[in-house]
Amino acid sequence: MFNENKKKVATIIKTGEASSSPRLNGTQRLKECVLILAVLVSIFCTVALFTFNPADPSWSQTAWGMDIQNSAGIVGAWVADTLFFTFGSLAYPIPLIVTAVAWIFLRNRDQEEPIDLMIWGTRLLGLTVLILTSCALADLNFDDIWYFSSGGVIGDVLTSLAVPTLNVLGTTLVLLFVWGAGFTLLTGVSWLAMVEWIGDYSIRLVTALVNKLRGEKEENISAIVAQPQEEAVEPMFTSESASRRDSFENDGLAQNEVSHPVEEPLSDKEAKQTRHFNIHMPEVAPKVEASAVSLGFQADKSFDEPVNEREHSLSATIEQLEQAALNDEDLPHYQEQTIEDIENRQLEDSEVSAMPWAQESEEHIYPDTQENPALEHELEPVLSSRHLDHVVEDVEPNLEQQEPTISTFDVIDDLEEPEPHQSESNSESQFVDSDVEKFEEVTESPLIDSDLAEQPVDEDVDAFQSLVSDAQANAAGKQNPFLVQKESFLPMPAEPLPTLELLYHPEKRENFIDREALENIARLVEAKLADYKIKARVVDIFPGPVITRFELDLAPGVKVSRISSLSMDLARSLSAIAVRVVEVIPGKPYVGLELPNVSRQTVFFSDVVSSPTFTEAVSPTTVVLGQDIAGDAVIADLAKMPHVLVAGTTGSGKSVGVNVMILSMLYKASPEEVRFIMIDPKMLELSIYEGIPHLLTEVVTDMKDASNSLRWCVGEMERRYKLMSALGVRNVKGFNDKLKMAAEAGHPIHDPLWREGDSMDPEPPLLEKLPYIVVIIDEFADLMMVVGKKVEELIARLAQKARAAGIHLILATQRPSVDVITGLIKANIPTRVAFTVSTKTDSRTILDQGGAESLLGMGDMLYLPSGSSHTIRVHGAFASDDDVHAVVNNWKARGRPNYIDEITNGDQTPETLLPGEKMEGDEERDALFDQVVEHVVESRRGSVSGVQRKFKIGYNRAARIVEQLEAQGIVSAPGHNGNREVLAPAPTRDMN
Ligand SMILES: Nc1ncnc2c1ncn2[C@@H]1O[C@H](COP(=O)(O)OP(=O)(O)OP(=O)(O)O)[C@@H](O)[C@H]1O
Repeated sequence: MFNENKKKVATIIKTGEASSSPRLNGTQRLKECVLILAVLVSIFCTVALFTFNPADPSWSQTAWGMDIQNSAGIVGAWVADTLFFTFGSLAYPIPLIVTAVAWIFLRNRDQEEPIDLMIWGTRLLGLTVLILTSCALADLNFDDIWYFSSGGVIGDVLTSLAVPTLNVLGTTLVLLFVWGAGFTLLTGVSWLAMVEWIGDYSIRLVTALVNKLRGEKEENISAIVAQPQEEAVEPMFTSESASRRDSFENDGLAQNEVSHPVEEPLSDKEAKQTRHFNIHMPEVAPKVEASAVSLGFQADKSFDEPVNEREHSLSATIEQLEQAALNDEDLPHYQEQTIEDIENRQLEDSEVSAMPWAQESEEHIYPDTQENPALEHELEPVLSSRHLDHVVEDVEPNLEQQEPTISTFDVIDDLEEPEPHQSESNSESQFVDSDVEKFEEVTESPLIDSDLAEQPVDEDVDAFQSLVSDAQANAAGKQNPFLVQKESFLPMPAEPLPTLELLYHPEKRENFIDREALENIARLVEAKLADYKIKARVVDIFPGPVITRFELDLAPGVKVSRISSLSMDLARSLSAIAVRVVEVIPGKPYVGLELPNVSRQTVFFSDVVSSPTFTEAVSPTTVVLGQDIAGDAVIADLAKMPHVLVAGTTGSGKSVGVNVMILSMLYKASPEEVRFIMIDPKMLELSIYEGIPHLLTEVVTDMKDASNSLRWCVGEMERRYKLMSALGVRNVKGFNDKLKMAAEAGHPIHDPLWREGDSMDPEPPLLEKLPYIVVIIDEFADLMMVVGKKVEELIARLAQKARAAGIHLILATQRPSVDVITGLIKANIPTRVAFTVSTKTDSRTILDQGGAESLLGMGDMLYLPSGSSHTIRVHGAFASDDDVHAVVNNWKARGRPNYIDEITNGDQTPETLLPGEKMEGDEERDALFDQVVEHVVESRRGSVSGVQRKFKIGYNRAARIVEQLEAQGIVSAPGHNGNREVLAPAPTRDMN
């Protein structure tokens, strides 16, 4: 086998060498000689024909004793005579034909090149027909040359046969058309193509002439419609696919020719050029409320706030700004303040400005007294970074200056320094302005006091100064703007729930959809599918903010799975990052192909939260997901989900997705309606929410506390079930309604589960409204890894029953593997959200179907609603950290959380066990445990192999039992030689 191959290789190499040699092989030599001879013949004939003299002796003439006039001699005279006799005037092209035929037959062609007999047959036939008809036509229409008929003997014979029956015109017509057919047979050139080509060039010529006459440059009148399509699409097709693409435009044809996709005939090109696709332009999202709120707000504020106007006048010069600052009535107003005011204000300022974002949040929270937030949002990127810088640069140095000046009078002179500083700052920004004003207002008062008299120091002033210096010393320590600090004294907002001004509103976005480009892509999609022998027509196009969906009507008999399996190839051939195939579009007989847009739009949280879909939703557990492919808001009700699993690789947008869900509930629900338990093993994502009144416990970062919280939830669920059954209601909503009804009827309900001794009260307490409890676990895999099976069990228990009890779970994980998303958890959590994952297997683990591997990241998700097998593609809403901070601060200003300590502290004791729960470790105890204990204690040997032999069990089980013995303190840990010592005392024998 091997030798044979070797030989083959050698042969190939030899052939390669031979072909590269400049010498010809035997056949080639012969061929080339014949070709040379053929050229010679044709040249000879040409000379003979062009120097023909009718007086020369030849086949049809006899002449004696004359010199031969023909340049090719007597042979030339004979040849020319014969050719003229046979072909008439058509003898002239004969030498050319001879050369051409010789070239075609004798050129050095590839050995392997097959000879297509059909082609050669038609060519030969065409040549014959051409010669015969040309001769006949020449015979009819040209004058005779010398004494020969112009069509030669061939023409004579043909016309003498045809003219008696068809007459001259009829014969000419027939011959012309037969000539045309012969031409096509010989050359393969289509007359239709020729007509089109001539038409095209005529139009261009006319267009160019018209343009020239009108004196305009390069304006195409008609070609402009066809041109871009041709240019954009044509180069990407193979001629075959293009022809197939064209042919499929015709519906009827498409239906009939499913089984012969390749051999379809060309159809008319015009149909392709004029075909228009059905593009569904997205409606402009109604943002009435958002804009109304912010506009209304602006109108009010601009009135109240001269400062705002200064912000508006961004184009004003520095002098103008300075003048405006001086004229501002704030300054005298501050100067008139009393010392107490200054002191209070100083304290407040120092506390509030301790946070880098404090001023920003203040501005959000006090819309009435601070700058216009709408304008603020517009300037946000600039302001936030500058603001931070100024806090660092300006606040800290000022404090350093202030500290000594206030505590001692010697340095009072130094206080005058801020003036140049002020002018500098003024020129910098509005923010610095205000900072300096504050600075001045603090420092000026002691200055005035001290100037008034070089008198004995007033006691009040002393007291004031020591107070201020204490406060500032404290503040200086805490005031590092890079530390997250707890703020206090946030004034209560007037509105019952957070308003939209807190969120970032994007500037007006242009949503430009290029129809032509979309149509070109649609054609490209059809052509690419045709390359894979799939016949499909694009029937609808839905452009969206992130992707565009092309809906395809497949030809009968084409399986959708073929397209799905080609999704990667399609992505490659369409040069897209990923192409997702939607196999079933509910309510339509089509298949969807989702292609990413060239420029992607961000879906902002404010866009969705301000949509009527969200604002009209009544449930307090309504959560925002994002926008669908058409740009419509997608929201869901957590109470109906009732639990959701969020999974995706790192950086896919999970945390943003979870934040958006939490924020949407913060926009809908008060702490009386919804409470949160947040478990955040990563310690970063959810700790921002620390301190909002919705929290039932501090954000849990310790895994042990996390499992305690879940246990508490199970206990709470059981308690709620008992309460609900006592009231005869089926869910939390029914319970709350009944409580309300009873209270209104004047019969408030007392706790039916209360027993005497449960509390010091003489009678059972009144029942309170039950809030929904939402348990959010970010990075659920960590919890599973650390706490293990226990968590899985608790979650499964909660997931199974907690729906009616109003306890809902949001579980997020970046590890979509089966050891994290176990069958037990999956079975109990019907709603899933998948962000981008790396493999189809991961997608299947989350959604039980593929697709998530073709998502585009950055919040692009597939949402599988409960009880459905069809995923919905959603572009997740984006909420920035600033948005989250603003909403969180807004809630913090409304109230403080009332933490329940038992949630995390609940130690597991036999008394606190939940119904059906075993003590940790109990359930793992082997059935043989007691017998092994007996054996080990008696034999005083605690080795695994001993246990294995004695009880005839496998190594794993024996090792597990021995480890349990170790955990119970019966045997020691293995020593350096692997032996374990038996720690339990030997049993005392009954000697009786
Ligand atoms: N809806 C969205 N729109 C635009 N960009 C987004 C969106 N969601 C997320 N991003 C971008 O993706 C980045 C990563 O998002 P995120 O932190 O939520 O990912 P993650 O999956 O939670 O990652 P990790 O598991 O590492 O925490 C964000 O910083 C943001 O820039």
